[in-house]
Amino acid sequence: MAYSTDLGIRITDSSLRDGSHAKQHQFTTEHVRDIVAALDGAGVPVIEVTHGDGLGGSSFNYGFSHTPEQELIKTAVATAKRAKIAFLMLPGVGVKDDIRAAADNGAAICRIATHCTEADVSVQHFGLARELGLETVGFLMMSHSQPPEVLAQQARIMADAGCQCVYVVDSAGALVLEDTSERIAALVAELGDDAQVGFHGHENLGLGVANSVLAVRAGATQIDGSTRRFGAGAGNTPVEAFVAVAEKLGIRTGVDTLKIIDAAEDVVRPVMDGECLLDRLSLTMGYAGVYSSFLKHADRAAKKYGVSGAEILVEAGKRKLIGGQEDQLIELAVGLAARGTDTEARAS
Ligand SMILES: C[C@H](O)CC(=O)C(=O)O
Ligand SMILES: [Mn+2]
Repeated sequence: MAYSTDLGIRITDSSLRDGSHAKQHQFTTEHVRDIVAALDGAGVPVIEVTHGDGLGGSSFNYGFSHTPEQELIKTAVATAKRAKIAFLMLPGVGVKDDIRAAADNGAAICRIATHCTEADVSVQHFGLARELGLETVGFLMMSHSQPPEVLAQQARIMADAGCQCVYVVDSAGALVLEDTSERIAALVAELGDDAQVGFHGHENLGLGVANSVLAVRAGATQIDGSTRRFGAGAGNTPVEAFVAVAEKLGIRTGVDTLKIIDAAEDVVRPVMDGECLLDRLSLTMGYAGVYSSFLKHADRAAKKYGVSGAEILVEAGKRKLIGGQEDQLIELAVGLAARGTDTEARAS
């Protein structure tokens, strides 16, 4: 597709969903009210609100929420004057009744996420969402792990099931420039007019904005980010930086650049426990191709068992762990601790 400098794209802000990982799922209704009001005021058209691991994510495996996510969704819907409220669900983590409840609570966009080779588990959920009159988005998570043609086949399954926009999701922040555009172009070629294509980036190699621009140039019309990078790993594509770059490139987003810069500093940053950093652990995730939401789990396991978090992540990358396998990070930590003990015993 030829690149035009007058492309209009739609931004979805994931601070109140992907940011839930960084906040260890402790969002309150006050946080949601403040952030939704600021993003909505800046013209962000879609705001995603859910537990970091989607509807039903509040659990021992993923971490318990401070406030039930349906309450957070209700608050977001009541606060937004223009923005649509979206929610995420991973089949098996959430169930169909969770989708019905979110629709009853006024959410407008249903985003269904699967591992990027497992799109078939989303079919019934897209069917239900369309029956309920929801707009639909599909997430192919860990998209770095498969070549463009495999992703295109998986996107076709989602589109045929009723998904209106399929996202290449760089869960590990591991895609490097053309890796992104080649994947987006393959989906655009496969889906044609049947569905739009989107891109969800993470900052683990510092490429969220650059990859998102290349995604737009390859034909993506929906772009995710999080204001102040508030998300898993080193965080998501920073919305305020993407909006500023897009404005300079003539890509229309409808978001007010100066207002979103203020929202990042004055409203979102105070809610964050700390900045989402490109540090040893998050950079290792991008380098080793590890799911960004493993960051806090790996860090906790490393501290508990006195081993290196980076080593856990490198091993997780070798094992090609996917979302839902958080418990294996503990097993890896225990293994590394035992190896350390063996080494010390042999040395003494
Ligand atoms: C459930 C994950 O956090 C979804 C996501 O944002 C990603 O894979 O990236
Ligand atoms: Mn993400």
